[in-house]
Amino acid sequence: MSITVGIIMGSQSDWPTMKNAATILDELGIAYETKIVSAHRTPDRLWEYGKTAVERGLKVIIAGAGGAAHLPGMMASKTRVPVVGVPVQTKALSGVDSLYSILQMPKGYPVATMAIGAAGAANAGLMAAGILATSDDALAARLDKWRADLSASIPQEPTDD
Ligand SMILES: Nc1c(C(=O)O)ncn1[C@@H]1O[C@H](COP(=O)(O)O)[C@@H](O)[C@H]1O
Repeated sequence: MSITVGIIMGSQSDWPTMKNAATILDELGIAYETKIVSAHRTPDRLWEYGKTAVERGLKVIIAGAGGAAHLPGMMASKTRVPVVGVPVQTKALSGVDSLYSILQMPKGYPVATMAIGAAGAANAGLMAAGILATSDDALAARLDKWRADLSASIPQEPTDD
């Protein structure tokens, strides 16, 4: 199974958040790679990753970062592979800094920006799956089942427990 999704993050400290994207991809049988790539700390690594993304067969890049979260936008500048951005929650500003840093891209270089934190990372995995499912019927069927299973797990009425 070829790797079609790259999960990249600015720091090892982002992994507890970003592994929520990986879990979704595991559940849906999508092959992915995980890398620490920082626009600030490892700019050459970012450049190389973006430059080779198309030729390596990546179809979606999920990029998570916190604070001055320039990684997703810089990756979107370097490759036409769609970038799904995950704002990692921060202590000082609760992740609003990350959100705004990722969201407000200039025209021409979009980043599909998710919600802050773990749910946003999980949704990034689902967004990647949805993109890939447009040209993969078997994955589309798995994604439909995943969504139906989630829907079925929601109780009709609240309980006190
Ligand atoms: N926002 C970025 C970038 C970047 O955007 O290139 N590189 C690292 N970081 C962020 O710095 C935070 C603190 O990192 P450390 O925990 O390593 O100090 C992380 O959330 C990371 O994503």
